[in-house]
Amino acid sequence: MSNQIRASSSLIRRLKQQMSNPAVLIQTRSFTPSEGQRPVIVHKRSLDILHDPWFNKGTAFSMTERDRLDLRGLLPPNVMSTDQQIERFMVDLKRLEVQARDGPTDPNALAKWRILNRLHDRNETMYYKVLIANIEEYAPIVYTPTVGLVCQNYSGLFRRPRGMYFSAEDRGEMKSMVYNWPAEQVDMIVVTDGSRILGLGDLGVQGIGIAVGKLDLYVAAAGINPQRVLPIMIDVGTTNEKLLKDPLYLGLQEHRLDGDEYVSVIDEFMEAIFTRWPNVIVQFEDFQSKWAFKLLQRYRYKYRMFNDDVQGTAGVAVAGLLGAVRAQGRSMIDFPKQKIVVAGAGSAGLGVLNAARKTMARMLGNNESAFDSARSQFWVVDAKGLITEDRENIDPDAKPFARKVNEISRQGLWEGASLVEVVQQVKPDVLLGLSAVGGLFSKEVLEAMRGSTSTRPAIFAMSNPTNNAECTPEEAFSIVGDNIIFASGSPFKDVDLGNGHIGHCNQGNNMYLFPGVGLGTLLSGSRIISDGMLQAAAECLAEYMTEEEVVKGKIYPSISSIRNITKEVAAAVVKEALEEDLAEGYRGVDARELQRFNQEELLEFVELNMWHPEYPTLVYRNE
Ligand SMILES: NC(=O)c1ccc[n+]([C@@H]2O[C@H](COP(=O)([O-])OP(=O)(O)OC[C@H]3O[C@@H](n4cnc5c(N)ncnc54)[C@H](O)[C@@H]3O)[C@@H](O)[C@H]2O)c1
Ligand SMILES: O=C(O)C[C@H](O)C(=O)O
Ligand SMILES: [Mg+2]
Repeated sequence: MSNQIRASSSLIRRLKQQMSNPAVLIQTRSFTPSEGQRPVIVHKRSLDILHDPWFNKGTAFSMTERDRLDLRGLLPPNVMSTDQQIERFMVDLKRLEVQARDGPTDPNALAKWRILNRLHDRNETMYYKVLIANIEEYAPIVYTPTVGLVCQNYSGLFRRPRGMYFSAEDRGEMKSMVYNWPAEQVDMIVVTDGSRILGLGDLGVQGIGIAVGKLDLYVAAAGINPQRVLPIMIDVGTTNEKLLKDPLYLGLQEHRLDGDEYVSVIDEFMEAIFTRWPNVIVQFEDFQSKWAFKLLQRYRYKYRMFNDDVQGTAGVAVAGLLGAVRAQGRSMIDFPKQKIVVAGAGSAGLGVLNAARKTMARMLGNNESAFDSARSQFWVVDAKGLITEDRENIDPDAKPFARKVNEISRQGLWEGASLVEVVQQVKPDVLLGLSAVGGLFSKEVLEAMRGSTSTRPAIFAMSNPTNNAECTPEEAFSIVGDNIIFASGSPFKDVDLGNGHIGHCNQGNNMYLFPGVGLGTLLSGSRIISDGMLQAAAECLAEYMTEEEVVKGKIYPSISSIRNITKEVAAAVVKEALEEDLAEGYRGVDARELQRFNQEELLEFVELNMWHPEYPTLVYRNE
């Protein structure tokens, strides 16, 4: 045995003795901390730490470490122990064995999402190249409907954080922590408080997935530079009892803030964001209806913001409703004659009702009496049935659509009449659902739609995700008839009607508007997003479809042309901002120059400002 080996074996013996003697062990610990306990000097901060597999502790970074290392806001707020982290990982790993299904969609959807997400983490250019080239196939994975499933399973799927988390615990700190985000410039923020994610209810911090999915479309459809987008979650607690009890939940396990306390958090957040990035555009997404309208009114003339569920959905629905009129072989100007039954009076339903009524009123002369008479074209049914002026504690936002009691009694209806009763009596041209109730358009309701006085009844089952659609296209075509116009919020396949005929399934989703609204606002340099700009976006979408297409029942474009339609919508928004004298220009192009562009030049200007996923040449300089 060599001396060296003999020396090391005696060293091991001594160490073993020390380990078995607690007194020695304590002494050893207090004087020479073992490698694992000694602080490690790092020369990195912020995202660089989270992206370094050696230093990263993920959700286990303590609050003080988060503050010391500029990590505050870059992780979900709940600090996890190592055991909890491992448990969360194992739960997720085991879940892979169970097929994740979201109704009649792809059983491998979640597995595809994981693969795409990993690509997103390691190579953004390649990720967006793949997404843009295969948008028809992968939009349903990174966006609706799979994004709903992702949000539901987010605590398990969480790997690398994406975006920022502001929580009720960060009150008083937001103006400083916003600087933890590494990008100097941010053009587009999508923010949610997780209170109403698609039709899935309150998912708390897990709602960040929807902000990530919407921004994927901003990059893929609108060509916003991915380095300048920021998904944000404002975690003010949750009402979801399951999440409140789940030890692996990543958000604040507290009851959701409400009232003035809630508003003060959102106020502080908005101030912080616009202090650092005065030119950013903020899209509010999936805030429960209770706050959606109030926050929109509070901020829309102060900040560059809009609410996608209220305003984006409204524009998409109006474009579809106009398409349905054209599909009947009539001119759009006949829209004010349509009888429309809307099921759902939340942020989306009321947004659509307000915009559709305004559109009708404009066509009827744009005066008070036109606005008043447009009201009588709508019947609104919510969870309590038909809304009339007899409704107790009526939601003030729904009040303008409450039917007069004498008027509806002449129609054989009453306060609280059921959806099927309303459809039977009204015989509407259009039945539009934004109720979040899957299957609400039951066999009876669809059979009642057969009595529609329209030559081509339209059914819009707009609730998301797939399982929440009010009906499927198969049900609608088979029960109401081959001639109908059908649209759904989540993607469904076209229906084979036999004899070589296809029942076209349109996707009536705000994805056709919000990317263009954001891009158009950015490029116009408008300080606010006016009703006129949103209306221009909706009209552009309505006019995008050719006569030939609408007659075939195609009232929305195919998602494969989303980049082109977004460009057109953005140009329409810029044009309207110029007309309303809101435009201030973008980068080197001021409003006067924008004003001089003809339509072709305007489209070229938009195109030139869209980001394309190409690798740049990189050069290293040691400065
Ligand atoms: N396709 C799109 O682009 C799009 C856009 C926005 C929202 N949505 C979907 O719309 C749905 C609703 O969103 P929201 O923010 O308005 O939600 P919400 O919860 O605020 O509103 C739902 C409304 O439906 C009503 N309702 C519930 N049960 C009903 C029933 N049995 N009959 C009739 N009405 C009933 C409720 O009373 C309420 O008025 C969600 O599923 C969301 O995903 C789709
Ligand atoms: O997210 C979508 O697919 C549409 C809409 O914003 C919704 O809330 O359902
Ligand atoms: Mg939404």
